[in-house]
Amino acid sequence: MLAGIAEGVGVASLLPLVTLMGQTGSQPKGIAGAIFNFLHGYGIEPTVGLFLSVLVFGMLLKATLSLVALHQVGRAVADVTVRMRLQLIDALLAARWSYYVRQPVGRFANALGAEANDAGAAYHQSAQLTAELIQIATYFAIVMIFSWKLALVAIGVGLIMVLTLNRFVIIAKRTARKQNRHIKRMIAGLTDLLVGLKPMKAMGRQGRFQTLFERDARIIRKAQRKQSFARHANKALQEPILAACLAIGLYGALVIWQAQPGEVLIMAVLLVRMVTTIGKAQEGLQAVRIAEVGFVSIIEAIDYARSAREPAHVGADPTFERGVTFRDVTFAYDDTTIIERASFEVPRGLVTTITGGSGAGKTTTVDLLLGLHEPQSGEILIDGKPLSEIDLVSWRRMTGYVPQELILFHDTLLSNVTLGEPEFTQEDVERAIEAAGASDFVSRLPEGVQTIVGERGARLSGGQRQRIAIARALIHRPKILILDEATTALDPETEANIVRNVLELARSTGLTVLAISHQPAWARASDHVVRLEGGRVVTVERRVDFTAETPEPASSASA
Ligand SMILES: Nc1ncnc2c1ncn2[C@@H]1O[C@H](COP(=O)(O)OP(=O)(O)OP(=O)(O)O)[C@@H](O)[C@H]1O
Repeated sequence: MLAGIAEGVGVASLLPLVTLMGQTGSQPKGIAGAIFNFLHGYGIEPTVGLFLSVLVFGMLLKATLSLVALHQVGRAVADVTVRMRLQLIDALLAARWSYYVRQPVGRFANALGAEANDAGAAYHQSAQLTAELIQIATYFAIVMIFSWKLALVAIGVGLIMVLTLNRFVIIAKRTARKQNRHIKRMIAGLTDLLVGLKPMKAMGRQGRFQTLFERDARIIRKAQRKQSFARHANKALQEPILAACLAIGLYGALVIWQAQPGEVLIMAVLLVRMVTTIGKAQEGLQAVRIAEVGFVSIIEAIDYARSAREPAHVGADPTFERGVTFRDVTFAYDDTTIIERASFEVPRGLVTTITGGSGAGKTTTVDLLLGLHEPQSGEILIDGKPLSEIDLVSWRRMTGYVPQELILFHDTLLSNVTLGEPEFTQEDVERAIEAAGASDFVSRLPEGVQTIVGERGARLSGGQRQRIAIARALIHRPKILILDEATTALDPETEANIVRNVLELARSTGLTVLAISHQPAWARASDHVVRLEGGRVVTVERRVDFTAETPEPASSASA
């Protein structure tokens, strides 16, 4: 507003200036006369130099104030962008597991990059637009002082311009939406493809995807061109519209009403300045409409992730003295029942294997145990306490988990085992690698634990990746180790070694092991085998005597 006043006063100083230059000895009338009297009242002589100085100073002050304001906006934009990103990451990491299964992950890459930037741009453009609207209002007030008729004409001309050019604002928004949609699709598709690229390349079938991407790229290019035209047309057509309105106005003032040329000139300058600011606001609105698409999209992503927030379970800290009990647990994905009234135990200090055919519900059982899903009925008890009343994060931190589809990060072996947590010592790392049966192959690597494993661990064999994943699960000395088909990629001898290592660990430390496996090696070595078929527990084989209420100590179990 202050910048608007400064500019308005600067431009308005032209009126007394022109009057002064055309002065022929008689006392000037009107506003110029009032200004002269005002200055004389303070003993200031109105000179050309004074009014030119006011003009230059007004413009300088406007530039300085605008710079300060825009710098402030720039800082706020950086805050908005960072906050959007952090909010998205926070919401994503706190969402329940079923949420990720339904999302193409590439969508988040775009949200975190381009859409967060768009959110900042939308904030910037909105601030700029607000400033321009305030400047228009300030101008309007200043022009009103000169002539309310001129103020109305200016608003009228501004409105004609806004309404004529609004079409280009709408086109810009529509094309921005189209671009956003197709860029999201492209990134999501490419991310998916890169994750599973090996078989596509191996079968020579990546070409089909290339065609799909090219189609998206063509649509994006077309939308981008249309948007560029709309932006430039919005800007370029302002001047002819303004010139036409001005020509009509000047003709009316000079020819029809025979007004003073000096005053008409000043009026014309004020009119042009005000209408130009309205034009700038129109461009600002267009820019807001374009940036708004990414902003709305990231806000929707954050809201959706937040709506899928995992229940916090801020309950009691868990203990693990007796073990886990599944009591009549039923779980369904949508309407399909996957686990049906399953009851079994995972006693502490023993090795339990869940076996069964493909799709029997073994992985789902583990997901339920980890609180990644919640059963529709029945209970999962940890030491007799329902999982729903236990602090979920503390419970998960007591577990070591090796999933069926394991992923290593593109980092060193060491970081993959420690997950970058600095509290683990060299000794911890060596112990975990040894227990996971990985020390032989790690010691043969020229760079040892400092070896970079490649994208998703691609520089290691499947069996080596599994052993590193087991080491990662063991390093924090979990109470229960969950292995979901964790040794399937190993040859029988290496698998037997790992089974032996894990059994020794269980016997010596009281570690509870829950293995999911089709392989006979685990079932043979287990104390307890639960067989699932079609989501139901069909057999339970207890090879040692235990009850959930009165657990066998680990050593006697071994005996
Ligand atoms: N997110 C999901 N949405 C819907 N159905 C699912 C989902 N995840 C798994 N299923 C279904 O649940 C059933 C059990 O899957 P689960 O992964 O638990 O089986 P599994 O016994 O571990 O099989 P496998 O030995 O082949 O790994 C399958 O029929 C599967 O199609």
